[in-house]
Amino acid sequence: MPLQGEYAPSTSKWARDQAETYEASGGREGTELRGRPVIVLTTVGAKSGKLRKTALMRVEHDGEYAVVASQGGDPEHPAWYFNMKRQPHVELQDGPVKRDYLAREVTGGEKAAWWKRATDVWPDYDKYQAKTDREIPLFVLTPF
Ligand SMILES: C[C@H](OP(=O)(O)OC[C@@H](O)[C@@H](O)[C@@H](O)Cn1c2nc(=O)[nH]c(=O)c-2cc2ccc(O)cc21)C(=O)N[C@@H](CCC(=O)N[C@@H](CCC(=O)O)C(=O)O)C(=O)O
Repeated sequence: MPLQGEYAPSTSKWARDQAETYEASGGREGTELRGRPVIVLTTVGAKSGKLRKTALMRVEHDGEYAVVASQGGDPEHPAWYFNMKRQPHVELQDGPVKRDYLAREVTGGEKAAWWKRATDVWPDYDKYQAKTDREIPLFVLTPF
């Protein structure tokens, strides 16, 4: 059952532009960042209840995806982290395909396995983690 609600654009222009181009083109444009694959995550705003669309690196394995709340190694979690903690039902668009997923934050060995998959796609995640005392969260999204 797709998420319902009013879309509220991100206040980050570069990310907003990428998410909107991606979605408006049916997943044909805006699908990369520096030649690496990107997906668009839709979450329900934890305070606004509005739909938030966030471009993130594509980390996929056996039909599940990981999303990394790195925000470039900033000291704070990105807002979409709080959205997903409050409402784990999210949508993820990968190219032309948009599906419903249940998001769960992972730790320990499971996180380590997915972190390796994530840095295979985007090595800079290791640099972001080295830059901050904040433990960068990783969520696994399972289709339902
Ligand atoms: C800029 C900010 O967005 P954010 O949710 O903090 O996310 C910051 C970034 O993670 C986001 O811009 C990402 O798209 C950046 N980004 C990546 N960010 C990452 O963290 N990881 C990535 O792998 C990543 C890849 C990526 C690839 C392409 C691209 O264009 C951008 C990429 C924002 O829009 N803030 C809004 C609020 C957003 C929001 O969800 N608010 C909630 C409340 C949230 C709360 O409770 O605090 C609500 O609506 O209720 C505002 O300030 O008004």
